[in-house]
Amino acid sequence: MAVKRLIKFTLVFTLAVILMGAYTRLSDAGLGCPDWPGCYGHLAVPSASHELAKVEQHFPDMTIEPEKAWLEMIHRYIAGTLGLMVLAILILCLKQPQAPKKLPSFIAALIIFQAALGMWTVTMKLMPIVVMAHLIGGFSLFALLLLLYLRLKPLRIPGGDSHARKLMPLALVCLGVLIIQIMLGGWTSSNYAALACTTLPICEGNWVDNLRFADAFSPFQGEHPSFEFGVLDYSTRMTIHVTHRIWAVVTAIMLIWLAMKLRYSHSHIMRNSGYLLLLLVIMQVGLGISNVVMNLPLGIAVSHNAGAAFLLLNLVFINYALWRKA
Ligand code: HEM
Repeated sequence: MAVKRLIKFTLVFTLAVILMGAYTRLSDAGLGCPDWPGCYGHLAVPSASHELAKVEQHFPDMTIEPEKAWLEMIHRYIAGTLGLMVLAILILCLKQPQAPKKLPSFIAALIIFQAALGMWTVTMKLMPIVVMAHLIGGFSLFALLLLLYLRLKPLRIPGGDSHARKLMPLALVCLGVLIIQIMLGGWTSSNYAALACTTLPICEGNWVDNLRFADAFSPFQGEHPSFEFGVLDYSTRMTIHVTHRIWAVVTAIMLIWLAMKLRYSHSHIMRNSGYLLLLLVIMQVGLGISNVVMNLPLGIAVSHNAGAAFLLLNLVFINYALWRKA
C-alpha cells in the first residue's frame, strides 16, 4: 500500500527534521534569521551586494552570520517538505475507505501548529516555553506517525499473550514518566541550564539550599529583548538541571523494570522490544552523563536528543502492542 511506504519514509524524514532542529538549536542558530518565514526578507540567505544593502536598511542592528542563517533556513525548508508529506498522507488516507481518518487529520493539524510554534520561536526570541513546545511538537509528530503506521500494518503479536497483557498499566506509566523526562530535557536545553551543574552524580556546592522550584518551573519569565543564552540566574538553572537528572533516575528504573518484565513475554516481538528498551536506556543515560562530563559537545547533545526520540518510539510501540484489541 503506497500510504504505508510514504508513512515509513516520512518517519525517517521526521527524525531528520528533529535532529536538524536540535542541531540548529544547540548551535545557537535559532535566531540565525531574525524574521519569518523569510531570512532577512529573502527566500535564501542574502549574499549579493544589493541584497546586503537592503538588509542594512531594514535590519540596521543585525549582522548576518551566514552559517547560522543557512542552518535555520535549511531547517525551515525541510520542515516545510515534511508538511507537504503529511498533507499527502492525509489525502491518501481520506481516499482509502479502510484507512483511519481522524488520526491523519490530527497529525496534519499538529504540523500546522508546529509551523506556528516555529514562527513564534523566532518572533518571541527563543522564549523557553515556545522552544520546549516546539521540541515536544516534533516528538509528538514522530510518535503519532508511528501510531498511524501501526494502525495500517497488522501486527503478528498473539492477542492472548496473557503475561504481556498484565504489563499494560506499567507500560502506560513508563510512557508518562518518559514524556515528563523529555519535557524536563527540553526545559533544560531551552533555558541553557546544561552547564549549570557540572559535577557528578549531583551538582557542585550546597545545591540543596539553592533549589528554586517556583522560579525554575514558572512557564513565563517576564519580558526580555531576547531569551538567547537564557535569562535565569544560576540557582534557578541548577534547579532545572538537577530535576532532569533526578527524574532520569526514576525514568531509568521504571523503563529497566518494564524491559526486565518483557523478557518473560511469550511473543518474541515483545521480548525484543524489551531488550531494545534496555539498550536505549543505557545509551541515553550514558549520553546524558557524557553531556555533563564533556561540557555539552554538539554531537553528544544531538545524539541525546535522538536517543530520547528512539525511546519514545519504542515505548509507543510497546504500548500499542500491549493495549490493542486482541
Ligand atoms: C532517561 C533518560 C533521559 C532522557 C529521555 C533525556 C532526554 C533529554 C531531552 C529530550 C533533552 C533535550 C535535548 C535537546 O534540546 O535537544 C535533554 C537534555 C539534556 N539532558 Fe537528558 N535525558 C535523559 C537522561 C539524562 C541524564 C542521566 C543526564 C545527565 C546526567 C542528562 C543530561 C542532560 C543535559 C545536560 C541536557 C541539556 C542539553 C542541552 O542543553 O542541549 N540527561 N535530555
